[in-house]
Amino acid sequence: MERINFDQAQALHSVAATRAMEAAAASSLPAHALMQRAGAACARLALALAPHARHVWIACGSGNNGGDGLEAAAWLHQAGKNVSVTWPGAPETAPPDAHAAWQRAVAAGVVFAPGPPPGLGPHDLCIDALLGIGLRSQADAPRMPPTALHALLRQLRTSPATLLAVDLPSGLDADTGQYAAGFAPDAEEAAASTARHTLSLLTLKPGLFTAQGRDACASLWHDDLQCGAFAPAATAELSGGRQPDARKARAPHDSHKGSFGDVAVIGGEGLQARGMGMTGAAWLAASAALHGGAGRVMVALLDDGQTLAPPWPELMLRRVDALDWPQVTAVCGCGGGEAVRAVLPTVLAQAARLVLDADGLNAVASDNALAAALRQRAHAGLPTVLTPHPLEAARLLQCTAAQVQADRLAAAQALAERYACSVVLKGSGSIIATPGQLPRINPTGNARLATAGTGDVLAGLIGARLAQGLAPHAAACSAVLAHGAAADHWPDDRSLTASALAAFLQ
Ligand SMILES: NC(=O)C1=CN([C@@H]2O[C@H](COP(=O)(O)OP(=O)(O)OC[C@H]3O[C@@H](n4cnc5c(N)ncnc54)[C@H](OP(=O)(O)O)[C@@H]3O)[C@@H](O)[C@H]2O)[C@@H](O)CC1
Ligand SMILES: [K+]
Repeated sequence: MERINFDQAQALHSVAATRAMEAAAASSLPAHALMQRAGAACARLALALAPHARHVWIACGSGNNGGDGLEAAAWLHQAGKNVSVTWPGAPETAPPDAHAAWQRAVAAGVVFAPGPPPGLGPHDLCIDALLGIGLRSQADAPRMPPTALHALLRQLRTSPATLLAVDLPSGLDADTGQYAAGFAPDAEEAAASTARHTLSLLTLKPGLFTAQGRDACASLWHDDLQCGAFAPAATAELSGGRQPDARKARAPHDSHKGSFGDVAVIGGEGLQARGMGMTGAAWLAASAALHGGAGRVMVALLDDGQTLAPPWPELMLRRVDALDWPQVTAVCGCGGGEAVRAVLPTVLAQAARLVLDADGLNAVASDNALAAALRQRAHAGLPTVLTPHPLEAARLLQCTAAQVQADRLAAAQALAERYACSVVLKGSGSIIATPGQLPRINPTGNARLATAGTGDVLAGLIGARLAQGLAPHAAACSAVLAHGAAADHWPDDRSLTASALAAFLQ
């Protein structure tokens, strides 16, 4: 068993891949062995998390997730704990593994009760074994009436006792990280101060790391039930480890500013165009490129020459028509407003490497010629990274942001395929997708990044990584990881601003 600290690369497996692993492992093990291992792992972690618990209450569903809970009940009872189980299932309809687990629990003398024991306190433990990977999104004909199941879930979530979820927090979709309809915690449940843990069994699932998954699983553990050898190919991977700064790791001593590439930030509509000055976004991207290690950073503002001097002396102002396109990694769109449309045909056709952000993405979404020019870049061998947030992704995919969020991995992969480039779909657990590559989920970052300008900083940092010679997928993964890590290491007593974040990068 390992605790997941979100700092190591991990292979992730979908429900289908997990089922394949389960079938392969089960075929070479004695009957019920996997569930016994699952129950034992759950009991071990329970004892470690709540060594002084007087009561352990286990709410079990009617499928095999509930079977894991029944197995754990038998183990914990044998360990001397005061265990009670709520199991609205029925032996005659339980799946075979769960039926065997029920028999073991009954034989061990576990107490069955319709609800939690009275007086559960913070030292006690609740175990959520209601629903695992067998969750159906549409609760059309649940064996256990949803009202009963929801009532148990509510008692688990609002109890003062530590909460351990078996395999998944019940109601969370293992593939997408979204709660099934009706299962998202309400305000009272979300505000409960219960300590929460999740023990993922056999595999780590993508949904634990993106969308609502991170908040749902809280502290995460993994046990492969000694079945690692049966793991099929990963569905996705979690980024991890401190990625080396491309400049320090790869550069010879005899380097000069040209060795680290030129980044040109193109954006920042001026105040005169529409009364909304957005040059700050371009400066933020430029600052991030500079601090992220680009050799030289130029800024081509879309402000009709109103700005006379850059805010940092290292940055160089350029007109768009004065850029040396074959040398340039363009970061285009940050604060670009409407003005970016006019320059996009040139940028898309000529920039040697490109990060397309914000208004650049919106322009492509609403203009077929620009969309075709974007796709054409792949045919011309020109690398591109798109950095949409969910609403921008929805515009590009002609769907709603809710549909994007409903399956972030699929949406990012669809975008990457459609435009033949790398895509960073921002949000909790940013997804990095590239045609022909395993998609990545980024584990770093936190709510402090939800402030204006941090997206511009990310675009600039990806530009720096591309300019330093990383391939688009690697550049995007490395930059997203570093951007989030900077927020994770942010001093508690300082508010995070985008300009300070840019200066904090490396
Ligand atoms: N077998 C093994 O070797 C191993 C299995 N393992 C464990 O098994 C788990 C998977 O078990 P599983 O496939 O039985 O599914 P599970 O998550 O219990 O859910 C099915 C139950 O939930 C119900 N239900 C579903 N959706 C619903 C909804 N929306 N609203 C209401 N009810 C809903 C559904 O109802 P029904 O469809 O029958 O009406 C059924 O009763 C896995 O996560 C892991 O914990 C591990 O021990 C490793 C070894
Ligand atoms: K569960």
